[in-house]
Amino acid sequence: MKVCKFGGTSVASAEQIRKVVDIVVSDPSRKIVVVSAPGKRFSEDIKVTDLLIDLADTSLAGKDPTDALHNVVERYQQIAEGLDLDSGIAQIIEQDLIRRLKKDQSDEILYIDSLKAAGEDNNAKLIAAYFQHIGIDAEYVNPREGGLLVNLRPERVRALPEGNEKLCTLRDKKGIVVFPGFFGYTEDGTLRTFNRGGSDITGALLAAATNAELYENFTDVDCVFSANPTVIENPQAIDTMTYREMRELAYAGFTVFHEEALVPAFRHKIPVCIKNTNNPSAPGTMIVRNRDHALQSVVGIAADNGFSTLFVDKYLMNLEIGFGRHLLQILEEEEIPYEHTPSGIDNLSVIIRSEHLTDEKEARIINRIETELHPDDVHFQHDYSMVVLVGEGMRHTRGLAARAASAIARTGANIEMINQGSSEVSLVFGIQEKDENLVLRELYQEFFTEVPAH
Ligand SMILES: Nc1ncnc2c1ncn2[C@@H]1O[C@H](COP(=O)(O)OP(=O)(O)O)[C@@H](O)[C@H]1O
Ligand SMILES: N[C@@H](CC(=O)OP(=O)(O)O)C(=O)O
Repeated sequence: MKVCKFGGTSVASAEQIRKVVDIVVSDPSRKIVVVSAPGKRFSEDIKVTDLLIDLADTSLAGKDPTDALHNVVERYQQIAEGLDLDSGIAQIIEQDLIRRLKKDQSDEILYIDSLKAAGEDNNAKLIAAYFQHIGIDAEYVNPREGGLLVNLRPERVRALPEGNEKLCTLRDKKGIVVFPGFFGYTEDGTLRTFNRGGSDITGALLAAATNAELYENFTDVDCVFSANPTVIENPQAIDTMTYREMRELAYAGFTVFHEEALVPAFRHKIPVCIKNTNNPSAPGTMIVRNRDHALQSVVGIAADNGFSTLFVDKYLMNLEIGFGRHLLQILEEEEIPYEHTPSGIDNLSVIIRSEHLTDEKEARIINRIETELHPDDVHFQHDYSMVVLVGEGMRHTRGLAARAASAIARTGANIEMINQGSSEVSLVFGIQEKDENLVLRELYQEFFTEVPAH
């Protein structure tokens, strides 16, 4: 039995949904189908999830939501018409959205979550209705009835294993199960969404709970490429990679698969295949436990921006017991997660995703460090990118860091930070954001462009 997840671009229009149905019925083992909200139909298009966030914000601001509501309903109406479904379905969706708009606004995050989730929820209902319309036995399953349990706020949303027993029974359903991605329910019935792109997580959770033979993740590219195809022209395809490699690359900008979706697949040893809805016969990329890394030391290079550095310098820092713990505790009390902590004997940098910082938080942190830790220097710096080389074989390859550093030097960019994770599956370079694409292209050239034999 396979679990298949279809991303936003795969369910963005009636034409795309017809492809989804063809793919599902072409393999009887494709039993559980997880769907996203309608995504972009063309590059300037707006995802339904973004339209829903706009709708929630409009309502929270006390403004008239009529236009924002119309924008969402219109998308579903077009899809329903294109699939020859009863036009009443768009009215049902409109009623559902109006019901959500009237909900309690006292917790803004939960209010927005409820509206955001309407994208996947209504799309799953619509797609199940289309399966039935063309005579295929299929059923919409709501995550609450299905057993997708999540933890309570204010903790970061994550699935709870207590739901797994119920989720496992999805295997026994007679027809095809159409399950909305992106959200689950707490024990007391409160809806919470995962982070953006979180339908990948739903698919992985269902594949793990039902012990599927394969988790197929359908998107709009033939495979995972060794570098972002929007920056590098015709990058090499990756046919097989490990969970660890995908996790590192997903973290650093390979948006094709959500980093949090690897955990359930990895823990339950479910192989993952990334495939293209627009070209389903292409083999795709397999993500598995082990691969023969002798064949290739670097499997991919990712780059992501939006990082800041907290730099702290103090003479004899290395002799001061508890300095690092105290510094990180200040960040913890400001509810800031951190990414890397490269250090020297007298200084420590903490790399943070800038989205977690505000001017007020930065001022408070600097003030506390100055008064509690008495540094010689403390400041924030912004606009950094992390470029990450990833590969299981890297730890067995000598001179790789030197090759990467020389390639970066050739671009004229300055390396602000180097961090080799203790697992040695990745090598991270901190550079200025403005140099990101230049550095990515040079590194790609260095590690993936064949040097002609002499
Ligand atoms: N290394 C990579 N390999 C493949 N796709 C990548 C890579 N890095 C970034 N992407 C982007 O990920 C996109 C697919 O992910 P996403 O937009 O989340 O799709 P979906 O709507 O199917 O969930 C691709 O269109 C591509 O632009
Ligand atoms: N629709 C949600 C969740 C998701 O997974 O979407 P997609 O499959 O389009 O990445 C989002 O836009 O974040």
